[in-house]
Amino acid sequence: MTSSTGTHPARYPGAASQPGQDNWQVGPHNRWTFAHLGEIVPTAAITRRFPAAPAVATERLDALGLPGLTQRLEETYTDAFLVLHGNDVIAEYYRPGFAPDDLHLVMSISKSMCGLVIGALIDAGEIVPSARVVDYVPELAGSAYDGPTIQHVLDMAIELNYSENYGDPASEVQTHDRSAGWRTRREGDPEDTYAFLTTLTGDGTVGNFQYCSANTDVLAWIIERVTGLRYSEALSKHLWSKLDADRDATITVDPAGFGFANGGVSCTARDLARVGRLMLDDGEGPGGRVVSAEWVQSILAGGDKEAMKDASFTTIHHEGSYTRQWWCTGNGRGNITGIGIHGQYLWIDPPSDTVIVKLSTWPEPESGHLHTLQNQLLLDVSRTMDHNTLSGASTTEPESKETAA
Ligand SMILES: NCCCCCC(=O)NCCCCCC(=O)O
Repeated sequence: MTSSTGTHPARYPGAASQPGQDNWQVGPHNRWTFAHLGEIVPTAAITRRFPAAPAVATERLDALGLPGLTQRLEETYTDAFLVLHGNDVIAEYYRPGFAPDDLHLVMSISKSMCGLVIGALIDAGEIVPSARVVDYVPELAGSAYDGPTIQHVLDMAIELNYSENYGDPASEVQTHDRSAGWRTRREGDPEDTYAFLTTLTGDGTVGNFQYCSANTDVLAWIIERVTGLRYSEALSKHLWSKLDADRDATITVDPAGFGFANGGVSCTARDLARVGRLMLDDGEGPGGRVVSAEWVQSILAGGDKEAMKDASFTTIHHEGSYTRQWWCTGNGRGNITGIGIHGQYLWIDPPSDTVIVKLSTWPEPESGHLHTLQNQLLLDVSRTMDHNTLSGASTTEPESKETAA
């Protein structure tokens, strides 16, 4: 798909060139930029309430009957916590200064959303999982993506020269961030995410799990190529518009306007829970089907455990795996989850028909201690839901061989 602005979708229909910092104020760009200014100049909200959020916590946790829960939420830096049982929100917590309708960055839970859009396009026959990445994006010829298939990318089963060390300025994940506008650019950095992705190298090995944020942006590039839409628009068309969401979500964009698919989505806790609900409803949202039941079932069934033997996830979930941009615990409850650094979780508990959202601001991106506490909390809440009759849903007694430590 090409447009008059080159090989990438234009920011608005009919654009002869992309609006940028030096031409956004004049026509014809201003027809679009004056209504999308946040994509060009950082904007701040002028909130309709003042103060914008309550100075005390918004807390409704009694239904869970878990002693010490508030303290456990506080010690794991929780901003928002929500339990959706069936279609009923039966418990919620928002820290002081964070309102229930505030958007929160979900980091790599964004990846699980991208996986659903790919699933929708595979179901529609527009993407073939066994096809090669370069069949869709020839610009990636000669890179680490020259050879692997869509399924390899979905399952993070490609060995790449990409360090996901968030704290290392020399790591590829930081160069990736700089190319995407998340950090100050350095001389020689690729001009945008597309250009960055073409620089990645590997030795051609596929089959072993390597967590790599770049994979998701490659998927988003494929989505753009197949749909002709910007990634933000495709995410709206194939997912967000079908959730009956309370609020629009946002996604950060790079200088080319490309949405940061691997980590850039912000949304409310309640709307994130709607993504989880969709998974428990076999891919059907209130506004229409997103993915087939088979797509959801293949995630619930888990991925290749052998492929991720040495990952940090398996220190907590010994039978863990990763497939289609979701983490699969392999535990007795069949929990699957989206995970974002700094403590974001979208946790699905099929036995009790429950979704648990936890949005946090851990001081550091990763913490073995906080991951352990948080997974234990999610499991404890899940088990509590086996006996919860508040929303009238009946639950089954699962095997209880799951462990969080
Ligand atoms: N640099 C842009 C955003 C990158 C977001 C990365 C992220 O959220 N990663 C999640 C890693 C989860 C690891 C879980 C585990 O090992 O147990």
